[in-house]
Amino acid sequence: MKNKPTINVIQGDLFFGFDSVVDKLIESRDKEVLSMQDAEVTFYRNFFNQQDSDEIFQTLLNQIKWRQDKMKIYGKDVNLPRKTAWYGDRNKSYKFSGIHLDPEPWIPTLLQIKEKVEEIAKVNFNSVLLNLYRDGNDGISWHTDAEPELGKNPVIGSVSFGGARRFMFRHKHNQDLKAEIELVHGSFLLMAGATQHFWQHQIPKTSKQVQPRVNLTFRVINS
Ligand SMILES: O=C(O)CCC(=O)C(=O)O
Ligand SMILES: [Fe+2]
Repeated sequence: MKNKPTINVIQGDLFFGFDSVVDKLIESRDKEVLSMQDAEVTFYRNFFNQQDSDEIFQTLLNQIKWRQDKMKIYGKDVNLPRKTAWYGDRNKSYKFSGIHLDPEPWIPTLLQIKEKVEEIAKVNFNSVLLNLYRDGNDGISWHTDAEPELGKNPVIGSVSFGGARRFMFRHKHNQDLKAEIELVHGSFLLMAGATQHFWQHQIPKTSKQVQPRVNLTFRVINS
């Protein structure tokens, strides 16, 4: 199932509306740099091999303490369209979409992923936010990972297992700038530099049949 999905860096055309342009990517054997201005985004498609990815995916589904969190919309409590979990070093608590989370202690599988991600990111992460998208009705809407606890130019290491989903970017100040990538089983997306200042991202809901997916975003929380 490791066929090559596309990376489209889509740039809107001023006169003809959105015109999909597959931009030139700087591509080496396992590293792809997305050509996005005001951002540093790199993608490692086969970061984990098939067998490791399958094993890790099952372990995460079974061992993570998945919770159903709620958020307030116009004063009403509404379920988030995904399950979440928060693991990390002790004393690193975090507010996300108005939800206060205390981290669960690391488990071996998470530490194994963290170590591999840190080698590339050159950052020591102290926490990870996990999302479980059960099907196409689950998603995450436009946002930046720019909570104050994450500091000025946060490095976010995002690892995905399970069904592939579209990951979309849009520039905050120029609506013609968009980018999109398919986050496949076993892949790693690294966001750094000013990315969170200038770009929002989302996983849109979809009416297509999609398999369950787990995403992990490793983060450095300063508290
Ligand atoms: O599921 C993903 O790939 C993205 C998750 C995300 O953006 C987040 O948790 O902040
Ligand atoms: Fe995010």
